[in-house]
Amino acid sequence: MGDTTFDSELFDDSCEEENEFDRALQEADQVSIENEASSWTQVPIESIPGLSYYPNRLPPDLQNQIANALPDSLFSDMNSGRQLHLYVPFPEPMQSLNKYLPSEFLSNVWKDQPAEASIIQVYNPGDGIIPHKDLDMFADGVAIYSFFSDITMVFTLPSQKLKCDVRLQKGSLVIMYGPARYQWLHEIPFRGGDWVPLSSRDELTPPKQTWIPRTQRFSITMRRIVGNHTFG
Ligand SMILES: O=C(O)CCC(=O)C(=O)O
Ligand SMILES: [Fe+2]
Repeated sequence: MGDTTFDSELFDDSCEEENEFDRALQEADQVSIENEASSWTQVPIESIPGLSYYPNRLPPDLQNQIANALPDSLFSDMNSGRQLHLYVPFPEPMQSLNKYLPSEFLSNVWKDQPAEASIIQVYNPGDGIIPHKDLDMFADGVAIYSFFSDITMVFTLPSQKLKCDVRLQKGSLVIMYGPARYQWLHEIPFRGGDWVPLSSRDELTPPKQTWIPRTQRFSITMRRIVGNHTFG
């Protein structure tokens, strides 16, 4: 028996171990989701001031045009957590994203100014973003468009143990300003899929959930920069 066999056996073993490790992680994750869920109160999106969700906001043609204008390397499966930061002027198909922001948000929060900074983030299954508030260098009002795949974003208010799962469908827009932007945290759990409630006709029984595996998703976050922010 030569070294090569030994090496390949080792390699096979480590793959199996990795799969087992992944399964164990997923199971641990389910358990922790269930335990966590029991001690937090799930609230509806309408109860979070400054949080709005708009499904089917972007026409499919525009979604495709934007995806096609981005570098292919961004979407490689081999690289998780890829990001691209862009500042004005944005490339052509992205400029129209301003037009799809609700007019009341543009006038009340951004005072009729367009987005200045955007970040494109790619999430392969298993990727996420830790609970956070956006940096103070960004002004009030954050708009996030979703592309390719649906994903669940979780908003939490830890001091009151409140949480709200918001299913971000592809083509949707979610907006946060005021309390939703400055007091609540938002995150995308690092998972290969999400538990999604099936709509229940009966208001009294809690909705059943189904596990929906994720596929590759990307988001475009549009923000403004605070007036007196200095770089460096
Ligand atoms: O990708 C997303 O949907 C969220 C991104 C985000 O929260 C951020 O960049 O601060
Ligand atoms: Fe964020």
